[in-house]
Amino acid sequence: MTDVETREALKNALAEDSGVSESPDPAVMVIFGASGDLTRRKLIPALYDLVSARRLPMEFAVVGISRTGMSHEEFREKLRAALEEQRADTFSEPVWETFSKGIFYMAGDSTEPETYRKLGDFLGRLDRERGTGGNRVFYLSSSPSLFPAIVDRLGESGMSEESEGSYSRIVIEKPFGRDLESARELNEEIQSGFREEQIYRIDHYLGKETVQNILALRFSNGIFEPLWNQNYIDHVQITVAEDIGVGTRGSFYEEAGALRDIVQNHLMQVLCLTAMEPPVNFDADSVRDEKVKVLKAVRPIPEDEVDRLAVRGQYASGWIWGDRVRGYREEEDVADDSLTETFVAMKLFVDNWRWAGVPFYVRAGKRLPKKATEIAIRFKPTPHTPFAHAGDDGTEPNVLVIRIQPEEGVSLKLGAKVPGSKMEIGSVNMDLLYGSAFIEEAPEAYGRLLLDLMLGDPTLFIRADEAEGSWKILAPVMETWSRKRKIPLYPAGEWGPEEAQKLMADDGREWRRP
Ligand SMILES: NC(=O)C1=CN([C@@H]2O[C@H](COP(=O)(O)OP(=O)(O)OC[C@H]3O[C@@H](n4cnc5c(N)ncnc54)[C@H](OP(=O)(O)O)[C@@H]3O)[C@@H](O)[C@H]2O)C=CC1
Ligand SMILES: O=C1O[C@H](COP(=O)(O)O)[C@@H](O)[C@H](O)[C@H]1O
Repeated sequence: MTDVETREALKNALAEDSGVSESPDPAVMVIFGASGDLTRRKLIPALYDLVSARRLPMEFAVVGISRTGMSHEEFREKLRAALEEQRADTFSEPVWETFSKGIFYMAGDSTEPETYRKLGDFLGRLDRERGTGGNRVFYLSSSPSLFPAIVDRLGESGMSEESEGSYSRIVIEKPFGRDLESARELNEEIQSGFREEQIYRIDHYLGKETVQNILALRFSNGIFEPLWNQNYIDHVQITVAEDIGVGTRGSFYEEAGALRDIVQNHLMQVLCLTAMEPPVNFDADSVRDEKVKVLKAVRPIPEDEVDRLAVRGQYASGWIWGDRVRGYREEEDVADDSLTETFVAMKLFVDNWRWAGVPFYVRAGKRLPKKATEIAIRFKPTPHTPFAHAGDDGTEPNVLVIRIQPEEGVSLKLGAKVPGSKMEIGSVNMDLLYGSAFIEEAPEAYGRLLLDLMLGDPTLFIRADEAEGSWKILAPVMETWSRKRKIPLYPAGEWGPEEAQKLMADDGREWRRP
């Protein structure tokens, strides 16, 4: 057998063994920002899991780049220590042994052309000696301010070019710009070196099984779609709540705030999947076209309506799970007089045939009472209740809750007869828990996305017009808030400032307690 035939046979054997039919071609993933938090906490563990599940070819390699001086061995040791801590019970020496042989490190400044000259030589060597086949993924996991320089250097050095039979792809981490203008500039910058098919803008929420399940639930069950519109739905609530504070990411968060960190990306993506029309196919353009239509239909918020339709807040000290925690302004690398929002709530409308008049109340925040991401679809009440003769019979509108995390699942609030001699109605939940419904392990979000990326499937990545569409919706809100000299506070451990409750109360509604 020739070398190529041996590799092909091995690849097929691995694919058969792991029960999957598709395995990516050999490739090298270059990570810019290799000594950083995301590489250590998310990217390397995700790749390790893929190796462990035998979903990556033997020849797969990682080249980490950052300025810190380290040898290949020191880099591997650093990653191993983090992985062992994270995967205390499941860490496997043989898996690490296989994976780490393909991990390399290059110290260099990613703004300097010299770094790319050295990188080019090194990648050529890996192609020859490891068989990475000329396929490259450039993962931009450094500060967003470096993205334009890295993209330029990759273009200048010819690394964005694809030769016959090999690919070159670029992954851009969030936040994708900091407003509409910078997102447009960044798109132009990247598109001057890479074709859109080579660009993968990542939002890890799209890699979550339960986020994808929004589509599965809606479009694989005939019973929901007929009800999924303004005839039957009173309103929708989307919550992305976290109990953690900003931790060690104070300086990043000071620049971002909850609107840029969560609402522009994760939350708007969840809204799109909830509101979109059925795509013709589950291919990248069909799905993304439908999401873009939703973004275009979101009613613009005029600046003089921002105070009525959007609320922001910042956590003060308070209690979380019985522990006293400090306020945002006392966090590391946060200004004493910071006006950065750690909480956002908004009322949005999707002005199209399906959703006319249905409010979408969305909220996201840190230091809320618990971690909970969910979509709650509240249906209209029954037109008439025949059980009301004894006064209030307890009938409540149905609510369908899609729990993205934790306790991933779906529950439907139904009315049922309370046992006894009276016709009294009580609310009960019909629950589906994913954990118990399937025996298969749900892959981690980053693992799923990295695999799709290497297989060349951009369906779960953001297209240029999606990123821009989302910023466009938020532009007047950001503009108005940037002029404010005060921010409402909320004690850590509460559901945001009072203004958030008022946003709902003014409409005679209230937020669900996840
Ligand atoms: N951390 C997280 O949970 C998440 C992060 N993200 C995004 O991922 C990206 C990375 O975040 P994170 O890992 O937290 O950031 P870190 O600040 O932890 O890491 C930044 C990395 O960039 C490197 N770097 C900085 N300047 C240069 C330079 N001139 N040349 C080469 N390397 C450089 C640093 O290494 P050195 O100093 O050695 O050069 C370091 O490895 C960001 O875009 C962030 O918004 C997105 C979602 C979640
Ligand atoms: O992108 C981000 O997401 C995390 C929340 O992610 P999750 O998967 O734990 O829900 C958030 O904490 C962080 O601030 C933000 O940058």
